[in-house]
Amino acid sequence: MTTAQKIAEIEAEMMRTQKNKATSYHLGLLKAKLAKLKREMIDSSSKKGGGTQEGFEVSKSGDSRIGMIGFPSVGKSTLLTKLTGVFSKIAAYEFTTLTCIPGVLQHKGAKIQLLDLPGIIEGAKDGKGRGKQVIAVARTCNLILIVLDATRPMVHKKIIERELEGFGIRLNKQPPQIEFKKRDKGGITISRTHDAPRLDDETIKAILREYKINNCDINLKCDATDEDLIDIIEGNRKYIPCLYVMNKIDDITLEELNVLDKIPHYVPISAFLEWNLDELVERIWDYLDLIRIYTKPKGLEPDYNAPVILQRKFSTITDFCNKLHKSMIKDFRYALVWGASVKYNPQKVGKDHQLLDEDIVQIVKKI
Ligand SMILES: Nc1nc2c(ncn2[C@@H]2O[C@H](COP(=O)(O)OP(=O)(O)OP(=O)(O)O)[C@@H](O)[C@H]2O)c(=O)[nH]1
Ligand SMILES: [K+]
Ligand SMILES: [Mg+2]
Repeated sequence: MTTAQKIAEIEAEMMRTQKNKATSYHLGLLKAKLAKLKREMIDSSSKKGGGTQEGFEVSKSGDSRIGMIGFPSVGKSTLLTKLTGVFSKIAAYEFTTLTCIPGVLQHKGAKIQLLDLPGIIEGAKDGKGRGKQVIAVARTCNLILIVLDATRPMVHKKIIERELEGFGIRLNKQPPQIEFKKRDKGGITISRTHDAPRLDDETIKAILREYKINNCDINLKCDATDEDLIDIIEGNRKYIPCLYVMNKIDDITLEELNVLDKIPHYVPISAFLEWNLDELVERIWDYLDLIRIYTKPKGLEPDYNAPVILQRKFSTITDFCNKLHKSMIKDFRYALVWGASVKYNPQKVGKDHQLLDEDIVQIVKKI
């Protein structure tokens, strides 16, 4: 039996199994088996050179990277051209785009790499078409735009989500708060610092047995599920924010548009007629969670035209220095900061100081 067949068999068994207290153990076990098989599939595809086909090796550049994922002909290339000015072939037939085409979206002084990708269809994660490579690129992005065609079935959204999930991508989700430490001996210790009624000890032990883990400490710090635990054990999950871009709204009625409006993380647009693209760019900016830091050379005005762009999660003075130049932190003495992150303007701060959007920084070096 091939890995794909084994996966299909387990998925079928999961469909047959009713979800209740008595079967949660069995379902947890099936999910663990499934996760292992999917990992095998991903590993084998990357060994066979799955990610290295021509046109897919676009190197990272700029301050952040966005990937556009969607079915064929939903308007990804049209959107790339409108947002970045880069030409990517647009046509009414499916699979017009066959490689990865990068453009640069400039906003608030940031240079954001936007990737146009071939359309994916169902079964991508199982090796159909170029889907595997497309999703491998998606794993490297800071934001995913799932581009949908408002005139086509909304089940496409679910299908794409499932494809991405199968490749270890978790959309708009934080890593589950589960502490997991493997040990050499001592058996399995389970503690709970948060209620987690959906995941009982028996299921946890079954999953661990499936992974042949006999000694470890587990602490549940959130309302975890069996899938969360598997994600933590597998360890290679990518937690990526996602916007659902509903394109071609020029082709549907207002009533239809109102129904679509209920989808979370959603932006309606018409790429072709350039409707609502400003709103899309604003939402992209919010979801990327970037901040702008202005540099101030001694005795000069800050340079407001060329901010240093940092991810909000990584925005200490050290991060700022590293973004400017690798060796900068070696000569660092202290920094002067003006702006929202300090009480006095300017204030002398050290390497660990946390910066905020639109702060002004002057680095003072050792002499
Ligand atoms: N009505 C309407 N048509 C659009 C819109 N955006 C794109 N299209 C049309 O949709 C068709 C497909 O557009 P593409 O940009 O090639 O779509 P794609 O997603 O890149 O397609 P593939 O590369 O084949 O996956 C073209 O005929 C476009 O003119 C839109 O906002 N409204
Ligand atoms: K097309
Ligand atoms: Mg295209």
